[in-house]
Amino acid sequence: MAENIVWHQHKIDKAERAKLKGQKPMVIWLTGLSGSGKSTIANLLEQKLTAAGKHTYLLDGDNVRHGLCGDLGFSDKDRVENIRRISELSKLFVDAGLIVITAFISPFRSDRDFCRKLLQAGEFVEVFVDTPLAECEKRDPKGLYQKARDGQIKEFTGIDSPYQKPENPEVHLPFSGQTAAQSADELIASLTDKGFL
Ligand SMILES: Nc1ncnc2c1ncn2[C@@H]1O[C@H](COP(=O)(O)OS(=O)(=O)O)[C@@H](OP(=O)(O)O)[C@H]1O
Ligand SMILES: Nc1ncnc2c1ncn2[C@@H]1O[C@H](COP(=O)(O)OP(=O)(O)O)[C@@H](O)[C@H]1O
Repeated sequence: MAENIVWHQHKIDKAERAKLKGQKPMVIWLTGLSGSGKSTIANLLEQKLTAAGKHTYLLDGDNVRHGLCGDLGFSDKDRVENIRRISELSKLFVDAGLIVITAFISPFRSDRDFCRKLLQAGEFVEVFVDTPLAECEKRDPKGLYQKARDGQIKEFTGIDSPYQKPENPEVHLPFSGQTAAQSADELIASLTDKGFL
């Protein structure tokens, strides 16, 4: 823990930056198994929000693990640290006035709740991309499930590493054969209905 650190209150704050952008800053936190569609839906969501004049930033598991979290693996401990860093980063981006979209497996409830608690009420929107393991495994877009089944990847989520489903997400996207575009539309409609957008 750092000592002798004093918080600086800046003259320009989140409310002022949000006003300038004409939007409500928040984190739209997509969680779900690998292959559930988080990245695909997050990209579609970001395109739609950008077209509507919103200023967004998409944080994606694979990309962040190339840089900020490049030193982390997939043990429980490393996943906790991964989500802790993403949560702190998301909070800074929300402070900058952005609508942050995140696409991490984020398998542990307590880590997602950590991010929720870092933010103010209404700023954390949990979206459960609820695609069953069998469907994710059928899609297997990166061939990782096959590798996990073959024992080439250890601690793979859903196979030999746990995924704790959200109990009360702001938005639930169960898979019932719809396309990714339909899921993105459903998400936007739900965010609008619930007053987040
Ligand atoms: N062991 C294991 N378990 C799960 N996922 C694995 C693993 N090894 C590599 N990958 C790839 O890493 C992506 C998940 O990274 P995340 O940062 O989202 O994971 S976590 O939130 O820290 O659990 C995940 O990307 P997505 O498929 O986009 O979810 C995988 O491509
Ligand atoms: N309804 C759907 N929603 C999202 N992705 C879908 C859907 N149907 C098929 N897919 C495909 O499933 C794969 C999901 O991969 P991805 O978006 O990378 O998931 P994740 O980020 O959760 O690992 C993509 O290849 C996508 O085209």
